[in-house]
Amino acid sequence: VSRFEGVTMAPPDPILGVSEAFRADTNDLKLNLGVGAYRTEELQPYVLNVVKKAEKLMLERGENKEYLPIEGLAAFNKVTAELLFGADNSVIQEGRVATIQGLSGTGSLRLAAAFIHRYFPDAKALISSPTWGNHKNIFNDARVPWSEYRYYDPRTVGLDFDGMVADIKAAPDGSFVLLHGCAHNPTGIDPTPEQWEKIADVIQEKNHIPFFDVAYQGFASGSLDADAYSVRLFVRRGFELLVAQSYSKNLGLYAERIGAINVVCSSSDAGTRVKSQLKRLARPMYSNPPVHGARIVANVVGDPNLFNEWKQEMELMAGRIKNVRQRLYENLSEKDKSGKDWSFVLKQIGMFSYTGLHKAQSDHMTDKWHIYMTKDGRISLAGLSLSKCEYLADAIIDSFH
Ligand SMILES: Cc1ncc(COP(=O)(O)O)c(CNOCC(=O)O)c1O
Repeated sequence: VSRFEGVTMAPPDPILGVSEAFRADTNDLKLNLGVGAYRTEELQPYVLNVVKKAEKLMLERGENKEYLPIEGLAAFNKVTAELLFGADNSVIQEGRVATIQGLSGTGSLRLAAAFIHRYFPDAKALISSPTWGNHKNIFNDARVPWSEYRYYDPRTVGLDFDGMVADIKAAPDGSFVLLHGCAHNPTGIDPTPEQWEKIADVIQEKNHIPFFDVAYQGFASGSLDADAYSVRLFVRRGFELLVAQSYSKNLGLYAERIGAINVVCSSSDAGTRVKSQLKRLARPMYSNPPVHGARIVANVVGDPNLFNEWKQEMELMAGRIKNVRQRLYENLSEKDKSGKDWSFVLKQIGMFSYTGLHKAQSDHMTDKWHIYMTKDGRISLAGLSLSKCEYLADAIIDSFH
């Protein structure tokens, strides 16, 4: 008897499934606002110039393909922690950060979740409502129980700060609070500096452990330092914490699967022990990480000229998305006679806008206008060009009728 006969069909991924449907659409008006991947004004994928230059250097150098150590490329681990915390940060100087190169943001989050399950079996994870769709899958598969904290307020299309704080306060002491470092996905709504201070207060009061997910450093505002504000605030306040990093967006290395998990510990000795246990978890999971993306990051950040050019390209990408936000806001405000306040399109940060559209409306946008977006009403502005803003505005307004 066939053993696999009984295997049922898995549902399409809420985010990546949208791109599959987009590819199947033959209408040339079609617009993919689903996946969070940067596109140029011509709606083409973008390989950064600094990546091409770094790869040319690497090819000329003729490097080998030997296995990396379990923890990854040392040069990468050094620069990734320095980028995140700042090279002059005391946690770096005192050697208190355990950094492991991960399989991009997802793999880094998964390794951290495995660590939490192994060493804090009774702890819960607290995730924002809504959050990036894969967070729940990652904690479920790592067998880390989770619950949600309120985050998005549909009435104000803003942050439900009081609800967030109340839910974090109500959770069992010592929970792991998953926080988006910048450019919250899918809402595009970030706490203000004052609100981050209060969030730190309640986390401190409850002995919770901050767990940052930083997938957009430098890509959200265009500044690496500005986008690391929340992480550096918590470090300054003396927290032990975890931070998952990704270079998918800010360096456009999506398919290279390059990221890291960083654990800030209270002593360098603890850091050494934590790093050894992360390695022990990584070994049976994937043994050791891919070298190419790690070398690109190390080469770009390690060379002052390339590093500066990278910062300029990040500002360009962030700038294009800001221009698209502005144009979409103008088109919506001009065309919509309902008096609806569209200013949330301008207030949100990063590559997404959380429109508040219901599933029926997003289905209508797809069926009638061939516009593809996730069912939660999130649109990726990175997939939108200035020339297509009017078309999108017409479709959004039409979806309310
Ligand atoms: C918050 C967050 N964490 C982590 C990640 C992990 O990305 P990666 O594994 O590519 O580093 C992502 C990437 N999102 O994917 C695009 C989308 O939402 O459409 C992310 O948004």
